[in-house]
Amino acid sequence: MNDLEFTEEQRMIRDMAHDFAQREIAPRAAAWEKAGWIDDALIAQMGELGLLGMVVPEEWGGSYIDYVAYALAVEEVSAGDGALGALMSVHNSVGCGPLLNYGTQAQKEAWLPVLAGGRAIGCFCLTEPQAGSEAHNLRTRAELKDGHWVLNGAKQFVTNGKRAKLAIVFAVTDPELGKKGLSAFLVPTDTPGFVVERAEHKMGLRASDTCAIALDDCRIPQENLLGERGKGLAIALSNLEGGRIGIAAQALGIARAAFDAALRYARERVQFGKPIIEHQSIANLLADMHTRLNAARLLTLHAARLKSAGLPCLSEASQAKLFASEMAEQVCSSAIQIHGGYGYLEDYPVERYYRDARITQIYEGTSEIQRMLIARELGNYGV
Ligand SMILES: CC(C)(COP(=O)(O)OP(=O)(O)OC[C@H]1O[C@@H](n2cnc3c(N)ncnc32)[C@H](O)[C@@H]1OP(=O)(O)O)[C@@H](O)C(=O)NCCC(=O)NCCSC(=O)CCS(=O)O
Repeated sequence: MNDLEFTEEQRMIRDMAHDFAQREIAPRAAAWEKAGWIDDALIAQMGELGLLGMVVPEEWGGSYIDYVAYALAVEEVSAGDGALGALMSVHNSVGCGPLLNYGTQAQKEAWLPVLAGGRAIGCFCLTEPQAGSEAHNLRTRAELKDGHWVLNGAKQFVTNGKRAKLAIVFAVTDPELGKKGLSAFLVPTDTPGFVVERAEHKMGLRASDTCAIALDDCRIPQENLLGERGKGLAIALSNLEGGRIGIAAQALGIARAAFDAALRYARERVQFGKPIIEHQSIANLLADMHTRLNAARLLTLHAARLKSAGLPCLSEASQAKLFASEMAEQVCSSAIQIHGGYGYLEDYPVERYYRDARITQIYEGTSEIQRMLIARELGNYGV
């Protein structure tokens, strides 16, 4: 992408994240996948570099510049390892975001500096076994008893569930009010009754922990209500907007790693007496991959620019996630094709990229939900 369109600060962040990802992350990604865990020391290093406080302003210990710098950094980290990209995106957007946007002064003081510095990781507990796309259909209950909220229920597909020290939990406080009866809570994960039941075995992003969590008489102080009682759904959905920009950037990063590997391979691999990049069918495949990647980046950066300006970007964030995630599967598949039989082996990273990319069409809102949101906004679109 042409450097002219970025500020000096944005370029600095991108280049720092690129160097860090290529030096410290990419060489270890395959080992982390096998271990099912990313080194704690690496997470601490990311915190020191400011990569875990990218939506949090400096006054709260963060490194916020704008959402463009954030998207560029998520792309770079994800090009090093998609699993780490998931940890980073979820922690920043939906771990720190709700607290920053809805927290009281005391809540922010207690948590934002540690989260932004990477000394605590955040997770987002919205989804339940029966409530995925239908986000408001929650069964987890929060009842006020003796000055405490007592939470009971089950949460599903929680990224960072095992690693997190703080969970943003959504629960029903006022069942008679339907969608307006949901509220958000800050739950330190060492609270008795916050139980990580299991880390799921997944197709990809295996170094990122995705957990099922039980809330079993989990008792938190009354002041841990986040935002207004009854505003839980709005808190969840408004933060998913920024979350989707992060997932678009993650998809971009994984796809770019696949493209770079395919391009290198196509230059080196000789068939019929010449490097395969000189065969038109392979060159055309690479041209399409490159074009789709750049189109996805433009959509992602456009949504990021709107978000940075404080403008509504629900449709644009959905367009970025929809296009980037579907592009990522196509690009990773083409990267395998270019590698031929070798692309199907674990010895080459492209099979991991393909597996890692798939989830970006599902989590933080499936492609079907993104299309629904984009179509909904067309009702307000002047023609
Ligand atoms: C399918 C849905 C889009 C349906 O949404 P609803 O119709 O039920 O909700 P709305 O009436 O549109 O909105 C309710 C409420 O929220 C406010 N809102 C909504 N979006 C925004 C926004 N972008 N900014 C600000 N406010 C917003 C809206 O104004 C309403 O507020 P009031 O009632 O008027 O005060 C929805 O259910 C949906 O998006 N579903 C997908 C859910 C999803 O993405 N789930 C994934 C969760 S995370 C995950 O996958 C785990 C991985 S991880 O660990 O991150």
